[in-house]
Amino acid sequence: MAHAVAGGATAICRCPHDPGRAALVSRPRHRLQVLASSIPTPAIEGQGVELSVTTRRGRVLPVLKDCSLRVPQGQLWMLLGPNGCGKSTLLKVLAGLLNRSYGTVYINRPCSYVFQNPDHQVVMPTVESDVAFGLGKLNLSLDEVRSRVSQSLASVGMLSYSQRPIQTLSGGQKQRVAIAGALAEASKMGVIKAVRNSVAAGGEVSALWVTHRLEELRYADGAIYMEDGRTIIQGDVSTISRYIKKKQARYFGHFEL
Ligand SMILES: Nc1ncnc2c1ncn2[C@@H]1O[C@H](COP(=O)(O)OP(=O)(O)OP(=O)(O)O)[C@@H](O)[C@H]1O
Repeated sequence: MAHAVAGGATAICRCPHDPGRAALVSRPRHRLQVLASSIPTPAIEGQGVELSVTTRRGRVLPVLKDCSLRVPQGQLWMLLGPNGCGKSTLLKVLAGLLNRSYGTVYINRPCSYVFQNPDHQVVMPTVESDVAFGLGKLNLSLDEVRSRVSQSLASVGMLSYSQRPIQTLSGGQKQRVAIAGALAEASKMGVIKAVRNSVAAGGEVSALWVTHRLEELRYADGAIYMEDGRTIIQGDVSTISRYIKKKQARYFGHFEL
């Protein structure tokens, strides 16, 4: 289940429209330590992040080679790039689920992650108990727990499934339950608004959303494009959109006879 606490949270969630994707959502709680320019204040920041893994055969494989990004507070940013370029790995590093080899990461804590495989995410027997699971550490009243669970389930269209055993759900439904869990933990309405509207209400919620879908860019304040373990370009949506379309055009043009 996701790891987040009340009062301020960071959550990583899979994009509900694209089951293979994940997103990082953060809600500020502590004053952020800012690396460079402090305007606008970053909610999520990575500088020169590298990560290598050692394969079973003992080969050291660089997965993240040089990743830098900055998501301003109160904004939704998208992380895009080809399959296997390192998007999920970068998110896991930002969430503290993987240790980077080099570089610096600043991010609001605490943090929550929705796994790519929903079977790794849901841990309790019923939908309702699973979504409530992560709230146990928050010292909430029973009414508050119930309210958060219903709101987050409603937000992902799963309220009518509250009492259903998890194992009877489809993969997509499990994913929605996993996202509801992260939403319930992260805040009452703020993150729900962030997920629904892609923009945080009152500048409190920030999100980094991993996707392959260019059409989702319209919900974003900005985007970062990655390739082969590196962040290549970060900027406003139209710039990144143009950049990706140009790349695609070049790629397809390559095959034109
Ligand atoms: N523990 C590991 N051992 C070996 N290779 C790994 C490991 N973790 C990640 N990789 C490799 O690193 C690359 C990046 O993986 P990652 O899942 O971050 O990519 P991605 O951009 O999210 O891909 P996709 O869009 O296809 O989901 C892939 O080639 C993956 O196989």
